[in-house]
Amino acid sequence: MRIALMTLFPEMTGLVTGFGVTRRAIESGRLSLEAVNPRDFTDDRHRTVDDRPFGGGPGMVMKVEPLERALSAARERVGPARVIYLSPQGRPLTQRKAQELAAEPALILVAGRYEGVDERFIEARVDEQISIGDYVLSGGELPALVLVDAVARLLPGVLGHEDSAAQDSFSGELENLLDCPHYTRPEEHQGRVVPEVLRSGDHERIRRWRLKQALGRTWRWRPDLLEARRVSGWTEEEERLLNEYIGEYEQ
Ligand SMILES: CN(C)c1ccccc1CNc1ccc(C(N)=O)cn1
Repeated sequence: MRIALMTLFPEMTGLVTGFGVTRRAIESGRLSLEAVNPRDFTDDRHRTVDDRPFGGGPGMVMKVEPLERALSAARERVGPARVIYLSPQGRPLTQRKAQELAAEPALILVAGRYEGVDERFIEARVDEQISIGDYVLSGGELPALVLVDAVARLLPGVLGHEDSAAQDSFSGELENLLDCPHYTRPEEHQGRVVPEVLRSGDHERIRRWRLKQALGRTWRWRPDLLEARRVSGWTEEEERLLNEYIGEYEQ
């Protein structure tokens, strides 16, 4: 997948290109991420990208012309692509949306600064607005990098555990369940031991235990997700395991 990030702070892409899974996705060629800076597409001596808002009010607005030229350059780099504006007015980023975006050949992400961008750029060029949560940040770059991370790890071959059971885990990819607990060595730490079931080698028993834990934790912390799960497809086994969990929890 090819991603272009339109940003006044191109160095911020280093947070993704420089570390971990996203760095490996780029080095393996599964992902490319390049910054396009609207300031490089200004035509005045001061390289002006913002101006005062019509109608008055505090702050500045990003000018439409540099954005249009930067978008053309971005399209030259990544080809035809969905244009996504990261903004508090956007639809929430969810795992399902990340899955949908991971199927795209290319994305162009627009990171706003100041009070945002001239509305005419949004009307004419933005395909969809996405928000990473109901809070206001000083720029759209961190939301854009969050989206890149969420999408990158879904690209084929990026996460090395294709073959392992972990891949078909119901909750690992938050198929509307929270994750189960995870443990590794040592078996005992300050008097706390790893649940015996996980050391039993009985994979069917382990699968059931992990599903029960995911259901129970979702019931406790995110009952709203549980409703979504019930609507989208709930097995008799899940019903039974959750009731078991609740029974033990309320003792
Ligand atoms: C400067 N602001 C307020 C602004 C205004 C309009 C668009 C973009 C920005 C950039 N800031 C953002 C961007 C996204 C999110 C989010 N929740 O995804 C939060 N803040």
